[in-house]
Amino acid sequence: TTIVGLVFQDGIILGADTRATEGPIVADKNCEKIHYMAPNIYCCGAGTAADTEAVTDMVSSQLQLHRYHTGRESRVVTALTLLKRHLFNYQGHVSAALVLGGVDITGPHLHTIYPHGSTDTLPFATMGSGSLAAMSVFESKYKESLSRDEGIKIVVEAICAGIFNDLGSGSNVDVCVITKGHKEYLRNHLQPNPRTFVNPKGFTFSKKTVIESIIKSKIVECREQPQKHYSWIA
Ligand SMILES: C#CCCCC(=O)N[C@@H](Cc1ccccc1)C(=O)N[C@@H](CC(C)C)B(O)O
Repeated sequence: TTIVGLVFQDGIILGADTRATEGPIVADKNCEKIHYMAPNIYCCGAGTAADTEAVTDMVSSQLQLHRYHTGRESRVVTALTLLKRHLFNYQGHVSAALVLGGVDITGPHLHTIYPHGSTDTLPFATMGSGSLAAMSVFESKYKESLSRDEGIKIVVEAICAGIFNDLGSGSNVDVCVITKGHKEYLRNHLQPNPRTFVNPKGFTFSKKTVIESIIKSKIVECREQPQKHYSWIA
């Protein structure tokens, strides 16, 4: 996985690749790693798919109940605290490495949460097996007060760095832009690995190549009786 987040002039932008693996096998070529937490909060997940899905779903539900109770929009720090307490309680056995981002009444917020429950507050962040490739892009291109388009461009470049350099990452780029009172979830914003056209009629090789390969092959009849060699055949 390659997941990223950055703070730009109007809020937060999150990004993720869409590959799920099981060892050397690609289990899912287009899975979703940017999870809804609240109308103004989203969370990218890396690690065990089941754990990232379950922990974000659980906290999303807790936030909704809390919104009913308070009658107010959820704060990013509330999601952060609920997530880190749960992960710390399980001492790292819940393998969820998260990039949490959102905009609330106190402004834009971006955090990382590690499986053991430690958290960081950052202007830009990357997680997952492709995080080093992605961080190389951020360290060389990030600056304060990026515009929406500049921010999206850097997020896409960072995710693509993971897609093309990390075997644990691949396929497409999902993006989520969160500003005050508005969010855009751009599913498959970029598809840099299209499946090449497969001919429904099957492959067509030129007759020349097929005939040549037949002519070149030499089939020799086995004159001796097979029994002579395989005495154990009854
Ligand atoms: C679909 C499906 C099966 C997914 C299995 C599954 O969790 N794969 C993991 C890698 C892993 C982890 C622990 C045990 C085995 C395999 C995976 O692809 N994680 C990616 C993120 C999740 C959300 C898709 B990424 O971090 O690479």
